[in-house]
Amino acid sequence: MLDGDLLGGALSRLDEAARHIQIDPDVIERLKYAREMTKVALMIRMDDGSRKSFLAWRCRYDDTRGPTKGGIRFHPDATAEEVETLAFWMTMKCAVMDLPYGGGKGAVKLDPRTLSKTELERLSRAYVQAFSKVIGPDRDIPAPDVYTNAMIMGWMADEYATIRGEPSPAVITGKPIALGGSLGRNDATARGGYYLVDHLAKELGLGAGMRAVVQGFGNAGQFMAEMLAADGHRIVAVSDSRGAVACETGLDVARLLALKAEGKSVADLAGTPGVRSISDEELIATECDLLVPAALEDMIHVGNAGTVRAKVILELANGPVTPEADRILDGRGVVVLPDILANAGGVTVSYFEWVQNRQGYYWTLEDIHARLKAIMEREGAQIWAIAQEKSVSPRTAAYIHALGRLAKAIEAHGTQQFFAG
Ligand SMILES: NC(=O)C1=CN([C@@H]2O[C@H](COP(=O)(O)OP(=O)(O)OC[C@H]3O[C@@H](n4cnc5c(N)ncnc54)[C@H](OP(=O)(O)O)[C@@H]3O)[C@@H](O)[C@H]2O)C=CC1
Ligand SMILES: O=C(O)CCC(=O)C(=O)O
Repeated sequence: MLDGDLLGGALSRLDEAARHIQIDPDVIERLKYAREMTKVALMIRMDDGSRKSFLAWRCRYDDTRGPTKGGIRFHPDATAEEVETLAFWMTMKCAVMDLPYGGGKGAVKLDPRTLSKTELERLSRAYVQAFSKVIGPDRDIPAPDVYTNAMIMGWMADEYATIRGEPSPAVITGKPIALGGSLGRNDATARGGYYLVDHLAKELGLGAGMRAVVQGFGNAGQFMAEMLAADGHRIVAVSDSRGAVACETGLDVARLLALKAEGKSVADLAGTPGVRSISDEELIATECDLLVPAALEDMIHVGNAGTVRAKVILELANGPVTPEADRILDGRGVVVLPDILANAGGVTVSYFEWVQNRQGYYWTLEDIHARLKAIMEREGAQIWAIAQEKSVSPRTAAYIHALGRLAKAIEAHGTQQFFAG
């Protein structure tokens, strides 16, 4: 992390929120430590017969409000600290949305694009073999995150069923529809963020014909760009890991999606009429109504926060704005809709998937959208109201909101269990 350590920065938000409410300091202290962190080396056979091992983690951060829930990331820069931080954010996110879950997260340290499809399947199965006693439909429920997808969740669900000797679809969400996945999970992260912005548009000073910038063009970023463009907003800049492009009159989102589907970069659109290549820092500094970080952590930091010329930042990524950058943005009047609310559409539809798997009855897409919209609007409005009432940022308000629910659950469990020993 550019502005300090990632976990320390994340936990500092707890202290900030606690300054504005009456809360037992033991609750804050308890939320500063993960309940369980498991690290293994996964050894798989490569297609050429050689063997390779990859570091892998699963963190169950806090299960006070229910089984732990959170995605699995495949990324070459994954670290134990990052996994723990992401699991902490999941704890707060599930509490913000009032889902009956705690927070968890997992990762494998690798670039999945360097593996063949069969190697990737063996790796995904090895992950479940290694963590088969950690995960479970009532214990810890994984889902997709960066560089993982429905296909990988399908292999993982299949491996878990093989180990248990029976299908157990509720162990993992974000599965292919054919294996008990939910309608609407694919675009849920972006859709939740979209519903939130739409609901708070008046308060945020946003309206028709917005200029939007999207950083990261994967699951979250692509669907967000598509929804914004479909509603008549202009996507004036986008990026992925290989570059960024801008177009004053609005990028052709269909062409960007087609490039990504062919395994190319958004940067490959540069040179077509009106489209120019820009740097990552130019993208952050692009004048716009809505800036949507949808890539990785720490993208807006002390070094570039002062260049942001957006009215509103919608954090579809987890942790894209450092605490120091938050202070700079706040001072400049940029409103940040925080990750633990803004990107919670994903885990919310994962929850719907888990519910449908358990009841064996499946909802229509209209049901999913209506339920997601209702929850995003309900929690978004409550957090906005807390922010106004206490004169705090939406992020601090979201932490206050989550802490209230977590504190109640901790208290209801009985403090002797939590603080014994
Ligand atoms: N998927 C989900 O359900 C949820 C995801 N999130 C969060 O959203 C964020 C994105 O996740 P998701 O869309 O699923 O992941 P994907 O793997 O689908 O996409 C990640 C995107 O980020 C891009 N990227 C990586 N590094 C950079 C960089 N340095 N600069 C610009 N772009 C970069 C990738 O580029 P390239 O295409 O070139 O590889 C890719 O387009 C993460 O923070 C994740 O934790 C949050 C809630 C739910
Ligand atoms: O869908 C889920 O369960 C979790 C998604 C996730 O990892 C996240 O919200 O960061």
